[in-house]
Amino acid sequence: MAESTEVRKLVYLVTGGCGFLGEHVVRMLLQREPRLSELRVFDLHLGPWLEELKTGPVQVTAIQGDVTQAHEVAAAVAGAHVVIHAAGLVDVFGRASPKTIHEVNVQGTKNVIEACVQTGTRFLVYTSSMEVVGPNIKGHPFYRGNEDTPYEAVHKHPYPCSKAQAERLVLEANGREVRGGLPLVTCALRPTGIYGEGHQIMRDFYHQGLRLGGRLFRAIPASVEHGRVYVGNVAWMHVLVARELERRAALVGGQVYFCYDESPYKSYEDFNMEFLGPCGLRLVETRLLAPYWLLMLLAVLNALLQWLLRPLLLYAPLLNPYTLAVANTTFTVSTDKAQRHFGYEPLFSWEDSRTRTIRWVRAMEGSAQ
Ligand SMILES: NC(=O)c1ccc[n+]([C@@H]2O[C@H](COP(=O)([O-])OP(=O)(O)OC[C@H]3O[C@@H](n4cnc5c(N)ncnc54)[C@H](O)[C@@H]3O)[C@@H](O)[C@H]2O)c1
Ligand SMILES: C[C@@H](CO)CCC[C@@H](C)[C@H]1CC[C@H]2[C@@H]3[C@H](O)C=C4C[C@@H](O)CC[C@]4(C)[C@H]3CC[C@]12C
Repeated sequence: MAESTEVRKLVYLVTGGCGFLGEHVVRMLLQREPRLSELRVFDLHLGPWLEELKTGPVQVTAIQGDVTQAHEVAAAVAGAHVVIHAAGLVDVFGRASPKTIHEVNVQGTKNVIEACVQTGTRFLVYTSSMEVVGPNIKGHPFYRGNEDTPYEAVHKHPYPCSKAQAERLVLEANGREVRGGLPLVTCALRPTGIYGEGHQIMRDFYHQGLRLGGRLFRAIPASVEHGRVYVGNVAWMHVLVARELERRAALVGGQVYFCYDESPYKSYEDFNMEFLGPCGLRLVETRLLAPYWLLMLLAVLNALLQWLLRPLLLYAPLLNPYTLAVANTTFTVSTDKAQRHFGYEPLFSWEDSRTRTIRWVRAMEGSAQ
């Protein structure tokens, strides 16, 4: 909890502050950053929940803006001490065009960096993604790897391409002179698949399960491990590293950190069942009914349909060749780099994370419980 004895003098800006992760970062900052005086929340779409935050000791400033517009970003950054850049277009389903993904994720990040340089903001945390590393298109497993594990990162899909480019820009900007003559200090956090309260894909799977009479069908072998991390712990890592960027600039500046916690290593579907199971869904084993070639055929068919229907409507199902490849390739991390560099320990145990997520699923409209 914030200690009232600390002097409140810092201004933070969170881009994408109304998204799934962004909202958790905003709430975590208000709870756990006692030096905060003003919190600017910048997003294309502002959430109504921001209003309830405006009554506390910290000034919460909601800024409706677009990261692709350099002047809007510069105006929001001016006077901020720290920027947490979490805004991004998260799309692996073909909803947005590759050009739009590039504009938001790459040009938007360039705009944030330039705004820091021009206005004299020294500390920048970038929300990157495990996808800048993999899984690669060759399906190579990344089994409990860390930030130094060699891996052939090959990107073709617009989303991982854009995140990799943006991350590189952020890391290259470390040490650049900002207005006033001091160096910019940057770092990038790479969450694996985030879960927790507000996770849209979990919501989609839950509703799909309800529509299918309380069942989901296993499509991915249980032996394929997929890295997951609780949103509260990802938010906590952002808050901690932002705080330590100043104190440990030489160590943390220019570094990348995977986001990790005590969440167990499981397949994507088995992991989801940790929450959906207690909410009344069951996972039906279908390995004999749905072999991999059939899933791939369905995924390719979905991609074809998306392309054919594009002039008429947006058809963007969860299953496509890319999502199937990601879900079907082991990618898990095992590291303590964040603990060694800036003292990170997960704030939420696995039990807490699980309980909170289950409570959120249960509270959803149309719950099976
Ligand atoms: N969800 C995951 O599993 C995951 C994993 C790793 C990394 N990430 C990264 O975390 C960040 C947040 O992801 P999320 O899951 O919360 O997604 P999200 O879509 O819920 O949040 C992104 C936010 O960015 C905002 N935004 C999008 N375009 C914008 C623009 N042009 N200008 C200003 N704001 C804009 C959106 O309105 C949204 O509120 C992203 O950078 C994403 O790449 C997410
Ligand atoms: C084959 C389906 C049958 O049940 C399952 C499809 C699941 C996919 C929709 C998801 C499997 C892995 C997810 C991705 C992963 O968790 C990491 C990500 C990184 C992040 O930066 C953005 C989101 C995502 C790409 C995430 C998207 C959904 C999956 C592909």
